[in-house]
Amino acid sequence: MAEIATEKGKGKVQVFDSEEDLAVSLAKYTAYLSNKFVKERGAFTVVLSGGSLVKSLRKLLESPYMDSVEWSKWHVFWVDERVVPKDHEDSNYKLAYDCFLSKVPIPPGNVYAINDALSAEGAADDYETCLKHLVKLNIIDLSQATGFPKFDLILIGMGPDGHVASLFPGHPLVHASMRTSRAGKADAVNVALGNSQSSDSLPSSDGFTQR
Ligand SMILES: O=C1O[C@H](COP(=O)(O)O)[C@@H](O)[C@H](O)[C@H]1O
Repeated sequence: MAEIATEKGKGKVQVFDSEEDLAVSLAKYTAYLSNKFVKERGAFTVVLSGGSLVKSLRKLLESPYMDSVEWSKWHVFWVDERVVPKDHEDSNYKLAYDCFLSKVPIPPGNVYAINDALSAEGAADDYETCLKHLVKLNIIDLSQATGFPKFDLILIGMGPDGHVASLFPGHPLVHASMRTSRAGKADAVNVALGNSQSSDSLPSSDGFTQR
């Protein structure tokens, strides 16, 4: 495993020799954060993407994590979702459910799937309302610095062409700073997922960059 120096304050980049090594380290780091945030605030908020990332969570289903992680305190969100029903093969929810969520005892009410009964715009508004409600309930933390929701762990997979969360390099959406509301008026962007920050140093060299 190689560690790459980044600009001061920008976190750490670690490059693993194999996906297996990454999965082992990801489980260790996720379990560490789960324990830390459950102790600190009684909840652990995790945001998932789709793609290959979800399969890399498989080591959490094994000993010692399966029995030691406080699954009942987990709250699960999505970075992005495709505009398909939840049981569709392309659904990021279905992928996470089949590979991971159906195998751990996270209360179903703590799994915040994006609403597939609404239009994309409606589902985005609905998700924003849900996140704001969870901030009020102190389930999702709020960054004092930015005023945005602050998740404990955001796991974002990157495609071979550098795309993340269905945002492709060079696409105009990458530069979007405004959104169009359902009424058709441009609003200042209201970033649903905000940023996750932690100034804590990690327990070992197995840390992943947190954003
Ligand atoms: O479009 C998407 O792709 C990314 C990356 O997928 P990967 O299979 O190359 O790891 C994924 O994280 C995102 O959720 C998905 O919608």
